[in-house]
Amino acid sequence: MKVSKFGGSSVASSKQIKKVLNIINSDDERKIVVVSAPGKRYKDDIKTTDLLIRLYDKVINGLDYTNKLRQIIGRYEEIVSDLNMDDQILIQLKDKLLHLIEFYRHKPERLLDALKSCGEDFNAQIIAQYNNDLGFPTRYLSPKDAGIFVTDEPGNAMILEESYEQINKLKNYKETLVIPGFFGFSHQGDIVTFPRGGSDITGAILARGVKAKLYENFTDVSGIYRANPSVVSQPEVIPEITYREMRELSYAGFGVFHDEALEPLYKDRIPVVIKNTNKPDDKGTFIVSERDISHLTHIISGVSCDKGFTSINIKKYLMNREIGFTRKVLSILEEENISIEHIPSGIDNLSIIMRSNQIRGKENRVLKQIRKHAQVDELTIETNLAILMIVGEGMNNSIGTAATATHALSKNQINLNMINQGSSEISMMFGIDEAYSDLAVQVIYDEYFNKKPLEIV
Ligand SMILES: Nc1ncnc2c1ncn2[C@@H]1O[C@H](COP(=O)(O)OP(=O)(O)O)[C@@H](O)[C@H]1O
Ligand SMILES: N[C@@H](CC(=O)OP(=O)(O)O)C(=O)O
Repeated sequence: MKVSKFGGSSVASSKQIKKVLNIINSDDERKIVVVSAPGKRYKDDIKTTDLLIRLYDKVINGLDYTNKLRQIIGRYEEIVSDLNMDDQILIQLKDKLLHLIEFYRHKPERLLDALKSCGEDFNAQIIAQYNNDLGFPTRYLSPKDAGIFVTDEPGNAMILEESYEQINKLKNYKETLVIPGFFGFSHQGDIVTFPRGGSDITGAILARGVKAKLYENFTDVSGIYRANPSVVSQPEVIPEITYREMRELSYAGFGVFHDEALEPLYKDRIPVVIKNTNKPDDKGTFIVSERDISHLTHIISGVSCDKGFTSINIKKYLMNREIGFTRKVLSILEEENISIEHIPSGIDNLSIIMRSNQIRGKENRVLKQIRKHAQVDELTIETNLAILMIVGEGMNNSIGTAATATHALSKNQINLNMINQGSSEISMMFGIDEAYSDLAVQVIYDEYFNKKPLEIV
Protein backbone atom coordinates (compact mmCIF):
# COMPACT_ATOMS: atom_id res chain seq x y z
CA MET A 1 0.00 0.00 0.00
CA LYS A 2 1.19 3.51 -0.83
CA VAL A 3 0.27 6.79 0.83
CA SER A 4 0.23 9.65 -1.69
CA LYS A 5 0.24 13.30 -0.68
CA PHE A 6 -0.54 16.08 -3.15
CA GLY A 7 0.67 19.59 -2.30
CA GLY A 8 -1.21 22.84 -2.78
CA SER A 9 0.07 23.45 -6.30
CA SER A 10 -1.13 19.96 -7.32
CA VAL A 11 -4.71 20.64 -6.21
CA ALA A 12 -4.98 24.35 -7.03
CA SER A 13 -7.45 24.03 -9.92
CA SER A 14 -9.75 21.55 -11.65
CA LYS A 15 -7.07 20.92 -14.28
CA GLN A 16 -4.56 19.96 -11.60
CA ILE A 17 -7.11 17.87 -9.69
CA LYS A 18 -7.80 15.84 -12.85
CA LYS A 19 -4.07 15.10 -13.13
CA VAL A 20 -4.04 14.04 -9.49
CA LEU A 21 -6.96 11.66 -9.98
CA ASN A 22 -5.35 10.15 -13.07
CA ILE A 23 -2.29 9.41 -10.97
CA ILE A 24 -4.35 7.90 -8.13
CA ASN A 25 -6.62 5.81 -10.33
CA SER A 26 -3.72 4.44 -12.38
CA ASP A 27 -2.27 2.46 -9.45
CA ASP A 28 -4.33 0.17 -7.17
CA GLU A 29 -1.77 0.56 -4.40
CA ARG A 30 -2.55 4.25 -4.01
CA LYS A 31 -5.25 3.72 -1.40
CA ILE A 32 -4.62 6.62 0.97
CA VAL A 33 -4.50 10.09 -0.49
CA VAL A 34 -3.68 13.27 1.44
CA VAL A 35 -4.52 16.61 -0.10
CA SER A 36 -3.52 20.18 0.69
CA ALA A 37 -5.63 23.31 0.34
CA PRO A 38 -5.73 24.88 -3.15
CA GLY A 39 -2.34 26.53 -3.58
CA LYS A 40 -1.01 29.03 -6.10
CA ARG A 41 -2.29 28.74 -9.69
CA TYR A 42 0.28 31.28 -10.91
CA LYS A 43 3.25 33.11 -9.41
CA ASP A 44 1.44 35.97 -7.66
CA ASP A 45 -1.65 34.00 -6.68
CA ILE A 46 -2.58 33.66 -2.99
CA LYS A 47 -2.77 30.25 -1.29
CA THR A 48 -6.18 29.43 0.19
CA THR A 49 -4.54 28.95 3.61
CA ASP A 50 -3.31 32.55 3.44
CA LEU A 51 -6.79 33.75 2.45
CA LEU A 52 -8.20 31.95 5.48
CA ILE A 53 -5.62 33.62 7.72
CA ARG A 54 -6.67 36.99 6.28
CA LEU A 55 -10.29 36.11 6.97
CA TYR A 56 -9.34 35.41 10.58
CA ASP A 57 -7.57 38.80 10.84
CA LYS A 58 -10.68 40.60 9.61
CA VAL A 59 -12.96 38.76 12.04
CA ILE A 60 -10.68 39.33 15.02
CA ASN A 61 -10.28 43.03 14.21
CA GLY A 62 -14.03 43.50 13.85
CA LEU A 63 -13.73 44.40 10.15
CA ASP A 64 -16.13 43.58 7.32
CA TYR A 65 -15.10 40.13 6.06
CA THR A 66 -17.68 39.52 3.35
CA ASN A 67 -15.21 40.03 0.51
CA LYS A 68 -12.67 37.68 2.03
CA LEU A 69 -15.36 35.05 2.51
CA ARG A 70 -16.42 35.50 -1.12
CA GLN A 71 -12.80 35.19 -2.30
CA ILE A 72 -12.34 31.92 -0.39
CA ILE A 73 -15.60 30.37 -1.57
CA GLY A 74 -14.66 31.66 -5.06
CA ARG A 75 -11.62 29.34 -5.10
CA TYR A 76 -13.86 26.31 -4.54
CA GLU A 77 -16.59 27.63 -6.81
CA GLU A 78 -14.12 27.70 -9.69
CA ILE A 79 -13.11 24.09 -9.02
CA VAL A 80 -16.67 22.80 -8.51
CA SER A 81 -18.01 24.51 -11.62
CA ASP A 82 -15.06 23.43 -13.84
CA LEU A 83 -15.61 19.85 -12.68
CA ASN A 84 -19.35 20.14 -13.46
CA MET A 85 -20.25 19.19 -9.91
CA ASP A 86 -23.44 20.06 -8.06
CA ASP A 87 -22.81 23.49 -6.51
CA GLN A 88 -24.90 22.63 -3.44
CA ILE A 89 -21.64 21.77 -1.68
CA LEU A 90 -20.60 25.45 -1.82
CA ILE A 91 -23.50 26.41 0.44
CA GLN A 92 -22.34 23.84 2.99
CA LEU A 93 -18.78 25.19 2.86
CA LYS A 94 -19.91 28.77 3.39
CA ASP A 95 -22.18 27.73 6.28
CA LYS A 96 -19.29 25.88 7.86
CA LEU A 97 -17.07 28.99 7.79
CA LEU A 98 -19.85 31.17 9.22
CA HIS A 99 -20.56 28.61 11.94
CA LEU A 100 -16.87 28.48 12.95
CA ILE A 101 -16.67 32.28 13.05
CA GLU A 102 -19.69 32.43 15.35
CA PHE A 103 -18.66 29.49 17.50
CA TYR A 104 -15.05 30.52 18.14
CA ARG A 105 -15.40 34.31 17.95
CA HIS A 106 -14.11 34.69 21.51
CA LYS A 107 -11.38 32.06 21.28
CA PRO A 108 -8.92 33.52 18.76
CA GLU A 109 -6.37 30.66 18.78
CA ARG A 110 -9.11 28.10 18.21
CA LEU A 111 -10.72 30.20 15.51
CA LEU A 112 -7.44 30.57 13.62
CA ASP A 113 -6.76 26.83 13.60
CA ALA A 114 -10.36 25.94 12.74
CA LEU A 115 -10.41 28.36 9.79
CA LYS A 116 -6.97 27.27 8.55
CA SER A 117 -8.08 23.63 8.55
CA CYS A 118 -10.98 24.41 6.19
CA GLY A 119 -8.61 24.87 3.23
CA GLU A 120 -7.66 21.20 3.11
CA ASP A 121 -10.94 19.93 4.56
CA PHE A 122 -13.12 21.45 1.79
CA ASN A 123 -10.71 20.33 -0.93
CA ALA A 124 -10.66 16.74 0.35
CA GLN A 125 -14.47 16.60 0.36
CA ILE A 126 -14.71 17.93 -3.21
CA ILE A 127 -11.95 15.68 -4.58
CA ALA A 128 -13.37 12.54 -2.91
CA GLN A 129 -16.88 13.23 -4.16
CA TYR A 130 -15.70 13.97 -7.71
CA ASN A 131 -13.64 10.77 -7.94
CA ASN A 132 -16.53 8.75 -6.54
CA ASP A 133 -18.87 10.31 -9.14
CA LEU A 134 -16.39 9.22 -11.81
CA GLY A 135 -17.02 5.64 -10.72
CA PHE A 136 -13.90 5.03 -8.58
CA PRO A 137 -15.07 4.06 -5.07
CA THR A 138 -13.66 6.88 -2.94
CA ARG A 139 -14.43 8.11 0.55
CA TYR A 140 -13.60 11.37 2.34
CA LEU A 141 -12.34 10.77 5.86
CA SER A 142 -11.83 13.50 8.42
CA PRO A 143 -8.60 13.35 10.45
CA LYS A 144 -10.76 12.54 13.48
CA ASP A 145 -12.21 9.45 11.80
CA ALA A 146 -8.75 8.57 10.51
CA GLY A 147 -7.47 8.59 14.11
CA ILE A 148 -5.09 11.57 13.88
CA PHE A 149 -4.95 12.76 17.50
CA VAL A 150 -2.48 15.49 18.34
CA THR A 151 -1.12 17.64 21.15
CA ASP A 152 -3.16 20.71 21.97
CA GLU A 153 -0.67 23.34 20.69
CA PRO A 154 -2.50 25.58 18.22
CA GLY A 155 -0.53 25.95 14.98
CA ASN A 156 2.15 23.61 16.23
CA ALA A 157 0.50 20.24 16.79
CA MET A 158 2.45 17.03 17.26
CA ILE A 159 1.08 13.54 16.73
CA LEU A 160 0.21 11.50 19.82
CA GLU A 161 1.82 8.07 19.70
CA GLU A 162 -1.42 6.25 20.52
CA SER A 163 -2.91 7.45 17.19
CA TYR A 164 -0.97 4.88 15.21
CA GLU A 165 -3.04 1.92 16.38
CA GLN A 166 -6.27 3.43 15.04
CA ILE A 167 -4.58 4.71 11.86
CA ASN A 168 -3.47 1.15 11.14
CA LYS A 169 -7.12 0.15 10.73
CA LEU A 170 -7.39 2.38 7.64
CA LYS A 171 -5.90 -0.59 5.76
CA ASN A 172 -9.29 -2.29 6.08
CA TYR A 173 -11.21 0.20 3.92
CA LYS A 174 -12.10 -1.06 0.47
CA GLU A 175 -12.44 2.42 -1.06
CA THR A 176 -9.66 4.89 -1.80
CA LEU A 177 -9.51 7.32 1.13
CA VAL A 178 -9.05 11.05 0.66
CA ILE A 179 -7.91 12.67 3.91
CA PRO A 180 -7.24 16.40 4.37
CA GLY A 181 -3.68 17.23 5.43
CA PHE A 182 -2.41 19.86 7.89
CA PHE A 183 -4.51 19.17 11.01
CA GLY A 184 -5.61 16.72 13.62
CA PHE A 185 -7.84 16.71 16.68
CA SER A 186 -6.95 17.12 20.33
CA HIS A 187 -8.44 14.74 22.88
CA GLN A 188 -10.84 17.57 23.83
CA GLY A 189 -12.15 17.43 20.27
CA ASP A 190 -10.61 20.70 19.04
CA ILE A 191 -9.06 21.16 15.60
CA VAL A 192 -5.31 21.75 15.93
CA THR A 193 -3.09 22.48 12.91
CA PHE A 194 0.48 21.40 12.26
CA PRO A 195 3.05 24.11 11.38
CA ARG A 196 2.76 25.67 7.91
CA GLY A 197 3.46 23.18 5.15
CA GLY A 198 2.17 20.49 7.52
CA SER A 199 0.25 18.36 5.01
CA ASP A 200 3.59 16.63 4.46
CA ILE A 201 3.44 15.68 8.14
CA THR A 202 -0.08 14.22 7.81
CA GLY A 203 1.09 12.06 4.91
CA ALA A 204 4.08 10.83 6.91
CA ILE A 205 1.92 9.98 9.93
CA LEU A 206 -0.50 7.97 7.79
CA ALA A 207 2.37 6.22 5.97
CA ARG A 208 3.84 5.13 9.27
CA GLY A 209 0.42 4.18 10.70
CA VAL A 210 -0.46 1.81 7.85
CA LYS A 211 3.20 0.76 7.40
CA ALA A 212 3.07 1.85 3.77
CA LYS A 213 5.66 0.42 1.40
CA LEU A 214 6.15 3.95 -0.01
CA TYR A 215 5.18 7.51 0.86
CA GLU A 216 4.77 9.47 -2.36
CA ASN A 217 4.92 13.23 -2.04
CA PHE A 218 3.68 14.89 -5.22
CA THR A 219 4.58 18.52 -5.87
CA ASP A 220 5.38 20.86 -8.77
CA VAL A 221 9.04 19.89 -9.28
CA SER A 222 10.56 16.57 -10.40
CA GLY A 223 12.36 15.92 -7.12
CA ILE A 224 14.68 17.62 -4.71
CA TYR A 225 17.25 19.83 -6.35
CA ARG A 226 20.78 20.16 -5.05
CA ALA A 227 20.04 23.84 -4.35
CA ASN A 228 16.94 26.00 -4.18
CA PRO A 229 15.86 26.53 -7.83
CA SER A 230 14.99 30.16 -7.15
CA VAL A 231 18.64 30.79 -6.21
CA VAL A 232 20.53 28.52 -8.63
CA SER A 233 19.39 28.25 -12.22
CA GLN A 234 18.39 24.70 -13.24
CA PRO A 235 20.09 22.78 -10.46
CA GLU A 236 20.53 19.01 -10.71
CA VAL A 237 17.89 16.73 -9.19
CA ILE A 238 19.18 14.50 -6.36
CA PRO A 239 18.34 10.87 -7.26
CA GLU A 240 18.63 9.52 -3.72
CA ILE A 241 19.21 11.07 -0.32
CA THR A 242 19.16 9.75 3.26
CA TYR A 243 16.74 10.88 5.97
CA ARG A 244 19.53 12.57 7.88
CA GLU A 245 20.81 14.44 4.83
CA MET A 246 17.27 15.58 4.07
CA ARG A 247 16.68 16.62 7.66
CA GLU A 248 19.70 18.94 7.57
CA LEU A 249 18.83 20.40 4.18
CA SER A 250 15.16 20.99 4.92
CA TYR A 251 16.07 22.47 8.29
CA ALA A 252 18.05 25.11 6.42
CA GLY A 253 15.46 26.03 3.85
CA PHE A 254 14.70 23.23 1.37
CA GLY A 255 10.99 24.07 1.49
CA VAL A 256 9.98 21.19 -0.77
CA PHE A 257 9.53 18.69 2.11
CA HIS A 258 8.74 19.60 5.72
CA ASP A 259 11.59 18.70 8.07
CA GLU A 260 9.15 17.44 10.75
CA ALA A 261 7.68 14.97 8.24
CA LEU A 262 10.76 12.77 8.50
CA GLU A 263 10.26 11.95 12.16
CA PRO A 264 7.36 9.47 11.77
CA LEU A 265 9.13 7.76 8.86
CA TYR A 266 12.67 7.06 9.87
CA LYS A 267 12.02 4.57 12.70
CA ASP A 268 10.10 2.21 10.42
CA ARG A 269 12.36 3.08 7.47
CA ILE A 270 9.48 3.97 5.22
CA PRO A 271 10.94 5.30 1.96
CA VAL A 272 9.69 8.56 0.51
CA VAL A 273 9.68 9.69 -3.10
CA ILE A 274 9.24 13.30 -4.14
CA LYS A 275 7.52 13.38 -7.53
CA ASN A 276 6.05 15.85 -9.97
CA THR A 277 2.25 15.85 -10.50
CA ASN A 278 2.83 17.49 -13.89
CA LYS A 279 5.45 14.92 -14.95
CA PRO A 280 4.54 11.75 -13.04
CA ASP A 281 6.86 9.58 -15.14
CA ASP A 282 9.96 11.46 -14.00
CA LYS A 283 11.83 9.35 -11.43
CA GLY A 284 11.88 11.96 -8.66
CA THR A 285 14.02 11.83 -5.53
CA PHE A 286 14.01 8.91 -3.11
CA ILE A 287 14.56 9.63 0.57
CA VAL A 288 15.85 6.44 2.18
CA SER A 289 17.33 5.26 5.41
CA GLU A 290 20.72 4.30 3.97
CA ARG A 291 22.41 4.62 0.61
CA ASP A 292 25.47 3.06 -0.94
CA ILE A 293 28.22 5.67 -0.85
CA SER A 294 30.93 3.52 -2.40
CA HIS A 295 30.27 4.85 -5.91
CA LEU A 296 29.40 8.45 -5.26
CA THR A 297 29.40 10.93 -8.10
CA HIS A 298 29.37 13.86 -5.66
CA ILE A 299 30.77 14.26 -2.16
CA ILE A 300 28.00 16.56 -1.14
CA SER A 301 24.31 16.06 -1.81
CA GLY A 302 23.14 19.61 -1.60
CA VAL A 303 23.55 23.11 -0.24
CA SER A 304 20.92 25.23 1.46
CA CYS A 305 20.76 28.49 3.30
CA ASP A 306 18.17 29.91 5.65
CA LYS A 307 17.87 33.48 6.86
CA GLY A 308 16.48 34.97 10.06
CA PHE A 309 18.94 33.90 12.77
CA THR A 310 20.32 35.85 15.73
CA SER A 311 23.53 35.14 17.64
CA ILE A 312 24.34 36.13 21.22
CA ASN A 313 28.12 36.20 21.59
CA ILE A 314 29.76 35.96 24.98
CA LYS A 315 33.43 36.31 25.94
CA LYS A 316 34.79 35.61 29.35
CA TYR A 317 38.39 34.99 30.32
CA LEU A 318 38.78 31.47 31.81
CA MET A 319 35.24 30.51 30.79
CA ASN A 320 36.44 26.92 30.44
CA ARG A 321 37.25 26.78 34.15
CA GLU A 322 33.91 28.04 35.39
CA ILE A 323 31.67 25.11 36.23
CA GLY A 324 28.04 25.61 35.20
CA PHE A 325 28.67 28.74 33.09
CA THR A 326 26.86 27.49 29.97
CA ARG A 327 24.00 26.14 32.05
CA LYS A 328 23.55 29.54 33.72
CA VAL A 329 23.26 31.28 30.35
CA LEU A 330 20.99 28.63 28.86
CA SER A 331 18.63 28.72 31.83
CA ILE A 332 18.08 32.45 31.20
CA LEU A 333 16.96 31.60 27.67
CA GLU A 334 14.84 28.74 28.96
CA GLU A 335 13.06 31.06 31.37
CA GLU A 336 12.23 33.34 28.45
CA ASN A 337 10.88 30.30 26.54
CA ILE A 338 13.44 30.75 23.76
CA SER A 339 14.48 27.64 21.86
CA ILE A 340 18.02 27.63 20.57
CA GLU A 341 19.57 26.08 17.47
CA HIS A 342 23.38 25.94 17.79
CA ILE A 343 26.00 26.63 20.44
CA PRO A 344 29.46 26.96 18.86
CA SER A 345 32.07 27.60 21.54
CA GLY A 346 35.78 28.09 22.28
CA ILE A 347 37.74 28.07 25.53
CA ASP A 348 36.82 31.65 26.42
CA ASN A 349 33.81 32.29 24.20
CA LEU A 350 30.38 31.01 23.50
CA SER A 351 27.82 31.88 20.84
CA ILE A 352 24.18 30.95 21.11
CA ILE A 353 22.29 30.93 17.87
CA MET A 354 18.52 31.00 17.63
CA ARG A 355 15.84 31.85 15.11
CA SER A 356 15.28 35.62 15.36
CA ASN A 357 11.55 35.18 15.89
CA GLN A 358 12.32 33.37 19.15
CA ILE A 359 14.04 36.34 20.78
CA ARG A 360 12.25 39.25 19.05
CA GLY A 361 11.11 41.80 21.64
CA LYS A 362 13.01 40.06 24.46
CA GLU A 363 16.56 41.07 23.45
CA ASN A 364 17.22 43.73 26.11
CA ARG A 365 15.78 41.64 28.91
CA VAL A 366 17.88 38.61 27.94
CA LEU A 367 21.12 40.60 27.66
CA LYS A 368 20.47 42.29 30.99
CA GLN A 369 19.92 38.92 32.68
CA ILE A 370 23.10 37.46 31.18
CA ARG A 371 25.11 40.48 32.37
CA LYS A 372 23.60 40.19 35.82
CA HIS A 373 23.97 36.43 36.36
CA ALA A 374 27.02 35.45 34.29
CA GLN A 375 29.40 38.42 34.79
CA VAL A 376 30.77 38.31 31.27
CA ASP A 377 33.68 40.34 29.82
CA GLU A 378 32.01 41.04 26.47
CA LEU A 379 28.45 40.56 25.29
CA THR A 380 27.17 41.31 21.79
CA ILE A 381 24.13 40.41 19.75
CA GLU A 382 24.18 39.93 15.99
CA THR A 383 21.00 39.86 13.95
CA ASN A 384 20.43 39.23 10.22
CA LEU A 385 22.46 36.07 10.28
CA ALA A 386 22.01 33.25 7.78
CA ILE A 387 22.92 29.60 8.22
CA LEU A 388 24.56 27.98 5.21
CA MET A 389 24.44 24.19 5.29
CA ILE A 390 26.56 21.92 3.10
CA VAL A 391 25.36 18.34 3.42
CA GLY A 392 26.49 14.96 2.13
CA GLU A 393 27.06 11.41 3.35
CA GLY A 394 30.23 11.42 1.22
CA MET A 395 31.92 14.07 3.40
CA ASN A 396 32.77 11.47 6.01
CA ASN A 397 35.19 9.67 3.65
CA SER A 398 36.73 12.59 1.82
CA ILE A 399 39.40 15.12 2.50
CA GLY A 400 39.40 18.82 1.87
CA THR A 401 35.63 19.43 1.83
CA ALA A 402 35.88 22.24 4.38
CA ALA A 403 38.90 23.76 2.64
CA THR A 404 37.10 23.74 -0.72
CA ALA A 405 34.05 25.43 0.77
CA THR A 406 35.89 28.09 2.74
CA HIS A 407 38.14 28.84 -0.23
CA ALA A 408 35.14 29.31 -2.54
CA LEU A 409 33.42 31.58 -0.02
CA SER A 410 36.50 33.69 0.74
CA LYS A 411 37.25 34.12 -2.99
CA ASN A 412 33.86 35.80 -3.19
CA GLN A 413 34.44 38.02 -0.14
CA ILE A 414 31.88 36.18 1.97
CA ASN A 415 32.87 36.58 5.58
CA LEU A 416 32.33 33.57 7.87
CA ASN A 417 30.99 34.52 11.30
CA MET A 418 30.97 30.96 12.47
CA ILE A 419 31.89 27.43 11.37
CA ASN A 420 30.43 24.28 12.90
CA GLN A 421 30.84 20.69 11.81
CA GLY A 422 28.28 18.33 13.31
CA SER A 423 29.59 15.17 14.99
CA SER A 424 27.76 13.12 12.36
CA GLU A 425 30.23 14.51 9.79
CA ILE A 426 27.60 14.67 7.12
CA SER A 427 27.21 18.42 7.29
CA MET A 428 29.09 21.65 7.68
CA MET A 429 27.41 24.77 8.86
CA PHE A 430 28.54 28.33 8.31
CA GLY A 431 27.10 31.48 9.85
CA ILE A 432 27.15 34.32 7.31
CA ASP A 433 25.57 37.73 6.81
CA GLU A 434 22.05 37.37 5.38
CA ALA A 435 22.92 39.68 2.51
CA TYR A 436 25.30 37.04 1.11
CA SER A 437 23.03 34.02 1.39
CA ASP A 438 22.13 33.66 -2.30
CA LEU A 439 25.69 34.29 -3.45
CA ALA A 440 27.00 31.74 -0.96
CA VAL A 441 24.67 29.03 -2.28
CA GLN A 442 25.62 29.89 -5.87
CA VAL A 443 29.37 29.72 -5.31
CA ILE A 444 29.16 26.48 -3.34
CA TYR A 445 26.94 24.95 -6.02
CA ASP A 446 29.40 26.00 -8.74
CA GLU A 447 32.34 24.68 -6.78
CA TYR A 448 30.89 21.23 -6.09
CA PHE A 449 28.59 20.54 -9.00
CA ASN A 450 29.88 22.50 -11.91
CA LYS A 451 33.52 21.58 -11.73
CA LYS A 452 34.87 19.77 -8.68
CA PRO A 453 36.33 16.27 -9.32
CA LEU A 454 35.94 13.68 -6.56
CA GLU A 455 38.70 13.00 -4.08
CA ILE A 456 37.83 10.03 -1.92
CA VAL A 457 40.24 8.45 0.58
N1 LIG B 1 16.03 22.17 -3.08
C1 LIG B 1 14.81 22.26 -3.59
N2 LIG B 1 14.36 21.32 -4.46
C2 LIG B 1 13.13 21.39 -5.00
N3 LIG B 1 12.26 22.40 -4.74
C3 LIG B 1 12.64 23.36 -3.88
C4 LIG B 1 13.92 23.33 -3.26
N4 LIG B 1 14.03 24.42 -2.44
C5 LIG B 1 12.88 25.09 -2.54
N5 LIG B 1 12.04 24.46 -3.41
C6 LIG B 1 10.70 24.93 -3.77
O1 LIG B 1 9.73 24.06 -3.22
C7 LIG B 1 8.59 24.12 -4.07
C8 LIG B 1 7.68 22.95 -3.76
O2 LIG B 1 7.25 23.01 -2.40
P1 LIG B 1 5.81 23.58 -2.03
O3 LIG B 1 5.65 24.97 -2.56
O4 LIG B 1 5.57 23.36 -0.57
O5 LIG B 1 4.92 22.63 -2.92
P2 LIG B 1 3.48 22.05 -2.75
O6 LIG B 1 2.54 23.09 -3.30
O7 LIG B 1 3.51 20.82 -3.60
O8 LIG B 1 3.27 21.73 -1.30
C9 LIG B 1 9.17 24.12 -5.46
O9 LIG B 1 8.29 24.69 -6.40
C10 LIG B 1 10.46 24.90 -5.28
O10 LIG B 1 10.30 26.23 -5.71
N1 LIG C 1 -2.03 24.53 3.25
C1 LIG C 1 -1.09 24.50 4.33
C2 LIG C 1 -0.45 23.15 4.51
C3 LIG C 1 0.40 22.62 3.40
O1 LIG C 1 1.11 21.65 3.57
O2 LIG C 1 0.33 23.25 2.21
P1 LIG C 1 1.28 22.94 0.90
O3 LIG C 1 1.15 21.47 0.57
O4 LIG C 1 0.72 23.85 -0.15
O5 LIG C 1 2.72 23.28 1.28
C4 LIG C 1 -0.07 25.63 4.16
O6 LIG C 1 -0.18 26.39 3.21
O7 LIG C 1 0.79 25.76 4.99
